[in-house]
Amino acid sequence: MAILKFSKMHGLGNDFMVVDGTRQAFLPDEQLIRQWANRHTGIGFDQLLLVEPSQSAGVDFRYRIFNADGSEVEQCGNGARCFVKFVTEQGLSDKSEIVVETAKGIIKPRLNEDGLVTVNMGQPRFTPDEVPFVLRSGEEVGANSYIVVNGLDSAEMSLLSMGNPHAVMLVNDVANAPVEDWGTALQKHQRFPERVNVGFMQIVDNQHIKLRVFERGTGETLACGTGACAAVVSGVRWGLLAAGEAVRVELAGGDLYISWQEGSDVMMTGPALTVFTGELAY
Ligand SMILES: N[C@@H](CCC[C@H](N)C(=O)O)C(=O)O
Repeated sequence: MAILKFSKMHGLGNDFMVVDGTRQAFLPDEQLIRQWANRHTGIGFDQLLLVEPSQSAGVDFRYRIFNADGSEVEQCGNGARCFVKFVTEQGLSDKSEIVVETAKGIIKPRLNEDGLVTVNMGQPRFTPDEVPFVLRSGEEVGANSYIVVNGLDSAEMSLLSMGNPHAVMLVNDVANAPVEDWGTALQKHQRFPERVNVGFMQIVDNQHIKLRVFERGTGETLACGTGACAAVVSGVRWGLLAAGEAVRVELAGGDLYISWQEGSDVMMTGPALTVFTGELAY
């Protein structure tokens, strides 16, 4: 039997089991992650985050992310904020800004003096190889793409990658958006072979949106960091949100502030908290 030390953390209610893989051996296992993610019979979390040493020069850590269904994914924004808090609290680093390698590039989370965390999330991508989306001949993935959802109505959505794939739709009233139905339908849609995170965005004004996200491999969460970045990038490209200004993204779990303009990196600021630390025998 092995013992695994972990921290339970959250960023606006998007919750994580965080494991230090630099000082203890841990081989991620899909079945175990599903079991531990269960909110009734396990620890309960949306994602498991694994901190590993990096082999790359100038990079402090490697950051791996697993959804509650056990699938390994490329990026997690709320997790990135918890990551910098975790390595600080665990004494793994005394830097206020750390350089972290993910499956899709480098991100730089910085712990601010007020306790919030700002993350340089890198540039959004819009090309089909970055947004796993099946095109019909003659179609292009740009700021807007038009698709038909099986068995439901058609929808116009922005398709982009923040390292992980996102589809963002505009709605008039996010409280009554078909998050579960459309989120579930798009996971199985033939146009998204690697599934997709689905965002429903209501514009309040050009520096304030309301957002709900149905996450791939997890379902609707209280907040999604990369989903918030994807929504603001989409809103700026549509000319509905202020370019280069901090946009307030109101999520069920609280607020994130995101800024972006064409050609720049996406910056995200928000909280990260530890709930408890524990040990698990498995
Ligand atoms: N909650 C996250 C995103 C986690 C990964 C996502 N479900 C995926 O499958 O890509 C965030 O805060 O960004």
